[in-house]
Amino acid sequence: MTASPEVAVALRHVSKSYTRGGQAVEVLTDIDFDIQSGDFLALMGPSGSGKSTLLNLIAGIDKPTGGQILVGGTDIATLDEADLADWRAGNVGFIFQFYNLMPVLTGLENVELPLMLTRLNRRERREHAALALEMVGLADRMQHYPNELSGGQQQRVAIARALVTDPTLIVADEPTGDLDRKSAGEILDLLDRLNTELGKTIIMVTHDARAAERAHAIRHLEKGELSSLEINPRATPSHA
Ligand SMILES: Nc1ncnc2c1ncn2[C@@H]1O[C@H](COP(=O)(O)OP(=O)(O)OP(=O)(O)O)[C@@H](O)[C@H]1O
Repeated sequence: MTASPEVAVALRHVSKSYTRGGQAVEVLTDIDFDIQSGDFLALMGPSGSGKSTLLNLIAGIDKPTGGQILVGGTDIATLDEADLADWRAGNVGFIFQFYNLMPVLTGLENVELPLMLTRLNRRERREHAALALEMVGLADRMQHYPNELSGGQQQRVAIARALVTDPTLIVADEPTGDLDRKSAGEILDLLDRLNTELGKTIIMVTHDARAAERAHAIRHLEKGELSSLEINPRATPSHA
C-alpha cells in the first residue's frame, strides 16, 4: 500500500439527464470527485436523489450526459458499448439488493457465469468459482439452487460472483436492503474483508446508517448534488 493512494475513479463535471414526457430532467448536476484506490465509500441520500444513477455511471452500466469518468486513465464515457462491456467484465464486480442470481443455475454455476467471457477452460472456471465460494463461506452449498438458500446465503453467492473475475472495483447497490440485521452484518463483514484483505475498492449505495458506518467515508447526494466527504473515524482505510 502506498502513502499517497492512487485515484481509482475520477468524475469530472459529470451530469446525467433523462427525457421524460419530451422534457430533459437533470438527475445529476456537475458531480466532481475522486475515489481513491482501496477506498470503501458509502453513497447515501433520499429516494430519487440519483444514487443508483451515479453508481451505474461509475460501473459503466450507463453513460453520462456530460463530463468525464476516468478510470485508470480511460474516459469510460467515450467507450462504445462493446468496449464498455469488455471494460466492465474485467474491472467491475456487481452486488445488487435482490442478488440477481439465475434461478435455474446452482450456486457454483452462477459464480462461474462471469468467467464465460474469459479464456479459462471449464475446469479452471470451476476451480475459480469454487475458490470464490469458499472465500464467502459457502463451500458446502455450491450445488444448491438459489431457492434452496437463505437471503444472506444468496447474497454471499452474489459476492462470490462479483469477486471471481478479480475486479479492482466492487459496486454494491443496497447490498443489505433485503436482509435481516444478522445477515446484513455478515454481508458487511464480508465486504470489509474484500476491502482490507483483498484491497478491493468498494462503492456502496445504502439507506442504512449501520451499513454506511462500515465504510471509510460517506457522501450524501441531495437533489443531484454531492456533499463533501465525511470521513468515518471508526473505520480504517486499507491504504492508510
Ligand atoms: N431510465 C430512467 N428514465 C427516466 N428517469 C429515470 C431513469 N432512471 C432513473 N430515473 C429517475 O432519476 C431519478 C434518480 O433515480 P435513482 O434510481 O438514481 O435514485 P436513487 O437515489 O437511487 O433512489 P432509491 O433510493 O429510491 O433507489 C429518479 O427521479 C428516477 O425516477
